Amino acid sequence: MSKSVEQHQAALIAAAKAAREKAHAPYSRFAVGAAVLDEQGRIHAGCNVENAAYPQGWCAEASALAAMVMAGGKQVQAAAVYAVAPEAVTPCGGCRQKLREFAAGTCPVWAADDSGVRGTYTLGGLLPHSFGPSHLPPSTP
Ligand SMILES: O=c1ccn([C@H]2C[C@H](O)[C@@H](CO)O2)c(=O)[nH]1
Ligand SMILES: [Zn+2]
Repeated sequence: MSKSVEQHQAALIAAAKAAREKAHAPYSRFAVGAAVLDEQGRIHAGCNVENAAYPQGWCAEASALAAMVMAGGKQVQAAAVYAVAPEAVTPCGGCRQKLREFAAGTCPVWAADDSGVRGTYTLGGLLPHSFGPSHLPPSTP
């Protein structure tokens, strides 16, 4: 029997927490770590990477997804975001869409901080009625 997705929660959050330590966030000083669980049960993590040209920075979730793609991961089974803020930090709108490329609407998204799990969501709850590949016309070879 393989582990249920929920059984990966602690490891996913630990990976997101460790990734947050790598954040390059000298402008906002808001360090974020993210981790995704792929279809093989592997965890890929990333941090936010800011830039002096502010709009060129990117989010922790984007880093984690890039790591997954580079490792050959195809599907996100669960995601975790780790940040320290007055309220639970969920992925920004752009990252919800980025996650949606690789995850089902039922995919759990956990927000965590130093006190533990602060929020449990699904991607479909965070991004309802989303745009996806099925909206595109069939591609011609
Ligand atoms: O879910 C989130 C929210 C924000 N950020 C980053 C973007 C920017 O570097 C900083 C402040 O918005 O936090 C993330 O990485 N993930
Ligand atoms: Zn984002």
